[in-house]
Amino acid sequence: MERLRRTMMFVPGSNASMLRDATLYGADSLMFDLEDAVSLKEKDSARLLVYHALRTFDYTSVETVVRINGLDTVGRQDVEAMVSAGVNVIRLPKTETAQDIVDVAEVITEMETKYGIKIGTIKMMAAIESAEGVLNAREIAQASERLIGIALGAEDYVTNMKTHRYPDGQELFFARSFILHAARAAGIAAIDTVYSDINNTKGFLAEVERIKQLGFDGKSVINPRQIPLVNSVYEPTEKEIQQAKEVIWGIREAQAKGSGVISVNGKMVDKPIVERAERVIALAIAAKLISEEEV
Ligand SMILES: CC(=O)SCCNC(=O)CCNC(=O)[C@H](O)C(C)(C)COP(=O)(O)OP(=O)(O)OC[C@H]1O[C@@H](n2cnc3c(N)ncnc32)[C@H](O)[C@@H]1OP(=O)(O)O
Ligand SMILES: O=C([O-])CC(=O)C(=O)O
Ligand SMILES: [Mg+2]
Repeated sequence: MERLRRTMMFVPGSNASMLRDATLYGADSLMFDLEDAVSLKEKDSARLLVYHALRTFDYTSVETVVRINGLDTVGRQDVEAMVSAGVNVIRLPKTETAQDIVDVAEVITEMETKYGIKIGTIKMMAAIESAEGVLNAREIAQASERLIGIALGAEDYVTNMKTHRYPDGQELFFARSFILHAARAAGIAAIDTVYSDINNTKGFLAEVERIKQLGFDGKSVINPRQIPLVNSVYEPTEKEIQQAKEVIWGIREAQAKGSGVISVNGKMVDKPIVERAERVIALAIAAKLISEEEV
């Protein structure tokens, strides 16, 4: 089954206790940050800390991601340390072009070879955080076999666009839509950006509803309190689960008889509807509303 990424939580790479406890909160992925949450003075110590955390703590229940610095600064050292520590995914921030991804993918290949890791094991994500990046999102999303997803980085993006974030999110509509299309065309995940006002539950929930409606797989979060809120929005209703089960059971029966299309409760069911039903079931299992054996 496809990995769910409802919540990808940023954890500052310079904070040892946060690194230690980060698995407790139930995020689908943890994104240890070596970039903007870490001051220039702490770049080396944070890299060392995240390296040791990955080698020491048990992160097997989550996907581990590290947000590296660009190759124009200390990115190469970041890639070497994280590949050798066995991270799952390297996230490149501020991706402007497909070439940025190709360049980092090459360094990953070099390091996988150096550390005896099978080439292609370490995956990548691209964060898109500027007008140039958005306009190149289609090529970026197709730049490497390693890519598992692209994400919007809206704080940098709105700065580049000479605006700021508004409650209704209109300023992000084009970037979100374009990034989503680029991701879907490439068959990879689309992850929405962080919401910095951690005490504004109402505003946060409205934003999660909006990005779920558009089609995002999930959202980057910055605080554990945001995790159950995202999950509550992505949790299917009882009615949706029942319908999804009927679709899956119905199509199984039809396939056994050699047919690809059936009708369930008077509605036609074919491949795209089955695909949506499978996602509802995956979300219901993740939310512990049903068990795998039930379907
Ligand atoms: C624009 C960008 O680049 S965004 C990405 C970079 N930014 C980040 O990574 C910031 C991540 N978030 C944080 O550092 C913090 O949530 C802050 C600074 C925003 C707020 O911190 P706090 O005021 O301590 O939050 P809060 O009181 O809700 O914390 C509750 C608990 O969760 C822990 N916690 C908070 N945020 C995180 C996190 N992101 N990862 C892991 N643990 C966390 C705290 O350590 C605290 O643990 P404790 O109860 O054992 O002491
Ligand atoms: O990627 C994110 O959501 C956080 C970030 O760096 C930004 O918004 O600029
Ligand atoms: Mg940013």
